[in-house]
Amino acid sequence: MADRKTAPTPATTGTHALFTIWARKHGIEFPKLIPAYLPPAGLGIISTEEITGPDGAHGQTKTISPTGEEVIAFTPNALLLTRENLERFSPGCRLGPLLRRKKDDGGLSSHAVFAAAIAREMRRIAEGHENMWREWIDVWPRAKEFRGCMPLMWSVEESDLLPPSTKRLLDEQREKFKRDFKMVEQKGFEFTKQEYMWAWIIVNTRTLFYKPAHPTYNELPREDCMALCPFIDYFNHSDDGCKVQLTPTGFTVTPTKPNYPPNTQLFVTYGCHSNDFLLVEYGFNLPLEKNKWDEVSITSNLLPLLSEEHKRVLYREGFLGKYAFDKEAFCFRTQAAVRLMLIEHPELDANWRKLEVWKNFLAGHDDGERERYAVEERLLGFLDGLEGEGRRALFEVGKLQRQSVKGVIEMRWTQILGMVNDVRTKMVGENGEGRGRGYVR
Ligand SMILES: C[S@@+](CC[C@H](N)C(=O)[O-])C[C@H]1O[C@@H](n2cnc3c(N)ncnc32)[C@H](O)[C@@H]1O
Repeated sequence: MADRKTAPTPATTGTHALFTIWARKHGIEFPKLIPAYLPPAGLGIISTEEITGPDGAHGQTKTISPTGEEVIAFTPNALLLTRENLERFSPGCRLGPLLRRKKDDGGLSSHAVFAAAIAREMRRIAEGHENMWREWIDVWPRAKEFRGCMPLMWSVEESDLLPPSTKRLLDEQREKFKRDFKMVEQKGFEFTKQEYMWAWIIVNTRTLFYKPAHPTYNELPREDCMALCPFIDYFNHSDDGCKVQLTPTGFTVTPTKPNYPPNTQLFVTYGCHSNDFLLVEYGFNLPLEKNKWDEVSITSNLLPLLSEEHKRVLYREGFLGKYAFDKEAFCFRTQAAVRLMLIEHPELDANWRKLEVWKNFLAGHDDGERERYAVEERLLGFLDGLEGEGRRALFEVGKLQRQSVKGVIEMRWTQILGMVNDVRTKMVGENGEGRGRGYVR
């Protein structure tokens, strides 16, 4: 789902109208907001009247947080889907004990269990059972809405055309899904892969980080601290969206900027995410100028080029892994790794002086100018390789059947090729003049 500018249409009928009535009845507060259709993002949140935000004068109707900020949305704890509320959400599911067991003792991740509870409730609802959260479940996207945009649902032929930085994240996600599905099957749940994948994507795209001041959360790994949150899960993402906070009574949303006129979409920030991450985890990416965190990871390209000796030295100095570039430059960690690669055996006594120079560069005592040309040579070679791969992928994408998938792959490759071009121009100049000689590709 790309972020095109589209006029919002208030979602005030059908399931969304029923949901907003249900939400207010159960204590969810959103005095100046309504859900709206915002294609291609699906649903989102718009203002119905002016929101003055952090710097404005506080009007009569505002809920004010203890820190004096305007709270524009509030969802109480009792309505969250959390580890604590699991058995209420899916009565008789017996999933709670699986959560309480350690993972190496047959326990499951929060993600796996929430997805199982949701898949189970979908079946029970279809069989005629009631569910306290039914109105909320009814406004979630259905599987067909995920098929075009969530790479997890794509064929291998389609996903193989994604850029390597996107593909690496997708491969990790596929492994995680496979593991969770297998575990849930082993526990005796008989969901089809499609049923479970839909529920798993619902959890993936709609959870908030949730770590209440409760002893059971102290020892939980970060990735297990999660909650699904009615109403606040309607908000779409931007890199400068409103702030979501967990208070002792529930989640709140407060604007970070002043003055939103009526009929304006309000966003929250899901995290400092690159477009590769947004694409794999949430099924959309932002235009480059709207994502200040976009970058292209090259870790999987660079690691295989490092010898064990290089890796040991980089590890000792805290520079092993997390290599990337953005439209401005390669990150400093990449510089550190590529500079070290110029020393074939950095641990040899005979190379101690070269290693000192490298360490001085890391510490900022040496400008690294002597090695600049050799380093750029490698980085430019790397950019050329990625560019070639991108051109081949864009040619192959033309042969795919599904327009939605084509559009997503083309958009990400075009962004990456644009960044390759920008960073190369910054290094060598428009015509290679920055290198003292023409840079010929
Ligand atoms: C928490 S939900 C937000 C509500 C969702 N749009 C809906 O229709 O229910 C997250 C999903 O919204 C969509 N989304 C969020 N932010 C977006 C954005 N800036 N542009 C396009 N789609 C976005 C993605 O599909 C993402 O997986």
